[in-house]
Amino acid sequence: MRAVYRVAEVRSAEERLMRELPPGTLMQRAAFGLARRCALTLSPVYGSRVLLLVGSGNNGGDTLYAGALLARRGAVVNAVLVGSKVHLEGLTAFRSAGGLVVQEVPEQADLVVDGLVGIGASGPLGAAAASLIQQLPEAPVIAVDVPSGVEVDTGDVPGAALRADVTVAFGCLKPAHVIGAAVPYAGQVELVDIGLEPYLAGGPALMVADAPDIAGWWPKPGPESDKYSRGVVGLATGSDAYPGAALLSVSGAVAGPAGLIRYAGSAYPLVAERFPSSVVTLRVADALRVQAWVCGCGLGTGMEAQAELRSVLASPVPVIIDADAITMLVDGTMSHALRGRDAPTILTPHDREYTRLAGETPGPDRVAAALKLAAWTKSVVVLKGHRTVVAAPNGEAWVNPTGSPALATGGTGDVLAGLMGSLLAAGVPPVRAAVMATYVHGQAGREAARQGPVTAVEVAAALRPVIADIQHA
Ligand SMILES: NC(=O)C1=CN([C@@H]2O[C@H](COP(=O)(O)OP(=O)(O)OC[C@H]3O[C@@H](n4cnc5c(N)ncnc54)[C@H](O)[C@@H]3O)[C@@H](O)[C@H]2O)[C@@H](O)CC1
Repeated sequence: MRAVYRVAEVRSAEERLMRELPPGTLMQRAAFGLARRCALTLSPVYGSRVLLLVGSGNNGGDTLYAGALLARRGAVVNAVLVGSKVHLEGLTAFRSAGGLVVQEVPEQADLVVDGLVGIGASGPLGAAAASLIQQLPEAPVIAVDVPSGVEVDTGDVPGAALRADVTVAFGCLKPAHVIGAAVPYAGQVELVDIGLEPYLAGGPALMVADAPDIAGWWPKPGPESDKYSRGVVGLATGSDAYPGAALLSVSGAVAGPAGLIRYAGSAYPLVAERFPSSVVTLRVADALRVQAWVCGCGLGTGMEAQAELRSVLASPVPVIIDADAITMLVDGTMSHALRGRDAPTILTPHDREYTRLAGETPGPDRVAAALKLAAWTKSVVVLKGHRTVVAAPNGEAWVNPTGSPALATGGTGDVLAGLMGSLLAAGVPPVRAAVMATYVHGQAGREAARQGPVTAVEVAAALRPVIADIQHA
């Protein structure tokens, strides 16, 4: 897993570290890592043409020192300086290595290095920088620390920004590398160790899970396991109007680790036919014991649906509130029932559902938005999107790295809710269940998209091979 830190934390860690090092050491480490990555793209360095975009701060300084290293290895390195000042020592080193400062953007380059702004950026890119990035030659772009033009702490892109193929991140990941509209601007993010990690004392803003985490956390049945000890998941989903939602949620649940599925709802004949291993009833009240409930996918919002949601909220087990059940929570009595629960609850809103529930849009800071709703509802919030955020009332937040635009299609959320419910029923703690389900679901979306256009049925079908791949990697 990877930890992601906000600018304030990075800055104070850098200050602490710099106090223990000779002046300039940290920038030299950063520049060396950057130059090495540039060399990899250029290979060979000798005779290649490199264009540096140099802003007025330390980000520009890193870039000039890296340019000097490349120039010493025989690259033709030109620098365009933007802003009222420049990192003077960096510029001296660059010039004495044979680097050239140019006024006009060259027509050709083998590599563009974006050192306009790093973590010191504030607001949208200034006019000179914004105009410069429109004039660049066709070439791979390596961004220094963060792509220029993004809000580092939120991943928002408030104006013009430069799209990088690779971002060389110094010391640690920052939110713009993993969340928001900034993610495609960052391209492939590669970390350069500058010795910062032991000094990051204030705790991460976010965590990102990886495949070995998911494999390690996945519940595995042992010789003593039986269907009940593996967990029983209940699904109160689907309706006469949306029977497909019942099938999709159950198809997500059957890919998970639970030992038994109980379905409660009007689609029960269909579910029994398609999933003969499930146990079906018409109502939540008639279902026997479960270890977790999934409620809401295609459930509707009428009187019957409300009664089912009330039954689920009253149960003493972990609950996932999805889709129509989120809409029903807007009713004050329901949200009261939610806040009165002792057992864990997971809410899975997309942006419109978030807005209905919170009374405001998530806005550009999706992590802050998810954390706010989590604190207010005392629930784990899964704020769905291109990079889904999982946030807990205690301030813990995760971002899912496997999202795919392929998942932006009807019914994929039902599959996700079913899988998450199965993990919860198997005893996985709520935040982890949400992180695991979104990771696997995102990967399944990507796999399904390899075969062409994707529906939720293909995503559900891809879950099992994806889980097997992760476990056996
Ligand atoms: N602090 C440290 O110890 C280290 C910092 N490093 C580098 O330093 C960077 C941070 O440096 P700085 O704090 O000097 O800040 P930056 O270089 O990121 O940006 C600050 C400069 O950019 C200008 N600027 C701010 N917002 C702008 C906008 N929207 N459009 C155009 N120009 C804008 C400001 O006038 C200022 O001169 C990091 O991202 C990293 O690249 C690395 O050298 C590693 C060590």
